[in-house]
Amino acid sequence: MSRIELKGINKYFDKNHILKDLNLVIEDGDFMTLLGPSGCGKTTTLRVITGLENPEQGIITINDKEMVHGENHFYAAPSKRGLNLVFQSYALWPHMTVYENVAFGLNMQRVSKTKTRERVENALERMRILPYKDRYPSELSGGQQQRVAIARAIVTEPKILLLDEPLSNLDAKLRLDMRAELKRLHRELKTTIIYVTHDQVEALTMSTKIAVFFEGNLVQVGSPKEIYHCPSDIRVADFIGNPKINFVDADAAAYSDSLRVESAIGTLAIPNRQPFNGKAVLSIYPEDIRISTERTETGIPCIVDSVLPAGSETLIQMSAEGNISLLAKMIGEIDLEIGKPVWIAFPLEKVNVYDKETGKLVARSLSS
Ligand SMILES: Nc1ncnc2c1ncn2[C@@H]1O[C@H](COP(=O)(O)OP(=O)(O)OP(=O)(O)O)[C@@H](O)[C@H]1O
Repeated sequence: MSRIELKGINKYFDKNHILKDLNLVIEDGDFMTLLGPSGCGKTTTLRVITGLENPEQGIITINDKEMVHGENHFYAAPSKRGLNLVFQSYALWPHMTVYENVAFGLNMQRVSKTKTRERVENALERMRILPYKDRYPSELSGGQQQRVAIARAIVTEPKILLLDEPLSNLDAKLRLDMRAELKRLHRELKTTIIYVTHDQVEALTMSTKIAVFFEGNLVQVGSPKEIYHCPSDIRVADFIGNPKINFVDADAAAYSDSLRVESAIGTLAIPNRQPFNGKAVLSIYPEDIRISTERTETGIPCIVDSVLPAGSETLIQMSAEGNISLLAKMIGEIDLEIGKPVWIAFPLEKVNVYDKETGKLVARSLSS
């Protein structure tokens, strides 16, 4: 079993409050991604778990064993926590070859020479760096060094693996391969993984759970599906969309069993709601907007501002009445004339409604 629990963690650097009352459970076998913009506290969370930083307040348990008790100034040494960490800066041993770097952990565990060779070569093969096994780290590119660091971490088949932006130095194609490889490793080895990234696509593709951070606050924890379709906070919705999600200002009023939302793109009745009246913001993903060049009865009139072809898809920037800017994403190459009218529609169940003041989700059509 490999379960990690953080309770009421607070971490300061001088007077700066970096982690704010953090509560998070990483269950056995989770692929938990810590996601958020630069400086939000992801790496600090990882460092606090490993023991490279000590929080002033809070408790951390690993497999129900207390490793940190901030108020009691108790901090178990990093080596006693049974964790395996790969940093963005890979910290390979410069005087050892790739093979020796990766074999080091197995040698420490006194694994036989034959078994070691088999396992090291398998890890290098998985990371597509077997041909470089006799090179020294200084003879490798940044991306190759990063893959050696991952191979070194996985070769011992650790129960818990912590990865801090491990794919940041790879080109787009290799990053895609490595994502698939890490996902496969997670499935095969059943390792509990904590993964830090600011790349929402990476988080959505690999994780079983995502924890989204803003300014040292954990804002939402959920499955990739939940985080994508039902962001609990407008900042999460803004961060997760790629291309950017559409926001439209609205006025909301609660009726008997629905929320009536009036905006420049029409009046909507959203069935699942909390009691809410006031200024609101609607969110709609670009891929949920449908465009018609023919006037339709219920379609919302827009003018095409720009058409951005991107190979397999096309982004279309439009404006609706009231100077509302909207972005739509369509599959394939779409030919639309700039300045011409179009009529848009979107499924009601894809719309989320946020309280404009607090940024919190107040209504969604899609039932959970
Ligand atoms: N050793 C330190 N001393 C002082 N401030 C620090 C230290 N380490 C981190 N910080 C500050 O703590 C905040 C959180 O940093 P952290 O590295 O955890 O962010 P992050 O979310 O991992 O960002 P990134 O994606 O850029 O790596 C930042 O404002 C950073 O400047």
